[in-house]
Amino acid sequence: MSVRDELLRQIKDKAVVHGKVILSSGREADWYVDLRRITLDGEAAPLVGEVMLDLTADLDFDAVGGLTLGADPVAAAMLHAAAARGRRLDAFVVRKAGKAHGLQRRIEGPDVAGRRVLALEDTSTTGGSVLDAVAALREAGAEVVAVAVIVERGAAPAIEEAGLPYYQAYTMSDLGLA
Ligand SMILES: O=P(O)(O)OC[C@H]1O[C@H](OP(=O)(O)OP(=O)(O)O)[C@H](O)[C@@H]1O
Ligand SMILES: O=C(O)c1cc(=O)[nH]c(=O)[nH]1
Repeated sequence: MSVRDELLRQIKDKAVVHGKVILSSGREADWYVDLRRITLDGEAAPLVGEVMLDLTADLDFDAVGGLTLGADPVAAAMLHAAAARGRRLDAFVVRKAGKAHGLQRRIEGPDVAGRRVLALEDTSTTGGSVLDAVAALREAGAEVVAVAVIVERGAAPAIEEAGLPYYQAYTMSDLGLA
């Protein structure tokens, strides 16, 4: 089985939850993909790094990350998978809000100013979270080359409207949920 197929099998097995749930946007849904159960799973997380690097192989970027928390372990998985391939890839974390103490940075990690970066999500429904990260990255002087997610669940129109290429490892139909 390919790495992509194996990760899909694990997402279906470990992350899809059926039942009424309130989403980040305030909308109600009757299923949820809890990708933290994948990106923080010792067996599945390394596959995430491989699949996301393969997905975005045609892009030119040298740092990855997005709005905490969902994007964080995706970025770390890509960093480690890239290192194993002999490629230097930095990661960053975009805070939901700036903090008032310490260095008061909203984007943590190596500086992104002047760099080509990839904005990540574990899953994107309205695109609100990832587009918040994109705005913060641009404010910090980064060039956002694209958005990439593990599972797309509705954000494509918003991300395309924002003029960004949108890379999706899996869609709802891959999960049998469309
Ligand atoms: O496309 P959107 O409508 O913005 O929804 C998707 C967001 O919702 C989830 O995060 P959540 O807001 O639950 O926060 P968390 O990552 O801190 O758990 C998910 O990890 C995405 O970041
Ligand atoms: O829209 C969301 O908040 C959301 C949907 C989903 O399936 N998984 C998730 O972590 N967040």
